[in-house]
Amino acid sequence: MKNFMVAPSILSTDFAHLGKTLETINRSEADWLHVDVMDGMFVPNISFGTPVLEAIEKHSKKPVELHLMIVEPERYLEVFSKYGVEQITVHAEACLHLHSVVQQIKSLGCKAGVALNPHTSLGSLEYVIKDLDTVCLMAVNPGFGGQGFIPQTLEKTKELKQFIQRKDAKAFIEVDGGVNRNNVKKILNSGADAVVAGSSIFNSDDPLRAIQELKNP
Ligand SMILES: O=C(CO)[C@@H](O)[C@H](O)COP(=O)(O)O
Ligand SMILES: [Fe+2]
Repeated sequence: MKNFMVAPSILSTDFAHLGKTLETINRSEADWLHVDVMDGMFVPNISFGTPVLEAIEKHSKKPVELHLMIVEPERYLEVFSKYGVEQITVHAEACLHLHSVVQQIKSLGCKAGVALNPHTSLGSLEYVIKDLDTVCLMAVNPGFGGQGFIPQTLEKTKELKQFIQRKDAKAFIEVDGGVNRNNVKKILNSGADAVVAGSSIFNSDDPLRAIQELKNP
């Protein structure tokens, strides 16, 4: 099995015990910590903002990737970049000026990711792909943890892999949503370099083991 990254999403954790969750992730084989910020506008759900990011910065030893599910993310890039985040991922659908937003993220010293909703075609990446560190393919409609994996994501992942090669670009392919120990191999075999998983980790009895199982499918 090729080398790939696992990023636990804390959205499904019990926030009364966030410290314990972060300790578990610190001890685990996870490569990244995936943090979902939602505004109740781009997606129907509201998650959390800077107070939680501050706690994460203090207690996480893993690199943090921020997945911004917010409209006009450029309003918050500077403030969020101050919390020691390694990568900021914005939604193509949420940006009027995607190229400019990607440049802003990079100018703040962060890696740049772009996420695509399940229905969004790869064409929207045509002229930014070479500037991206990551393309995040949503395998669920964004807004909630615990949804089922949309199977068309596998075909989309293969197409994205070819698209990246054709463009001579370097972006990582990340698949976010509905990932579990039963489908992770298929996802990786279709070309993904990283998976994000929330409920399959934090709704299990043993999150540490669940991460290990994802990492060693
Ligand atoms: O961005 C999102 C959802 O909008 C994801 O990162 C979820 O948090 C993943 O959770 P599961 O689908 O694995 O439960
Ligand atoms: Fe996410």
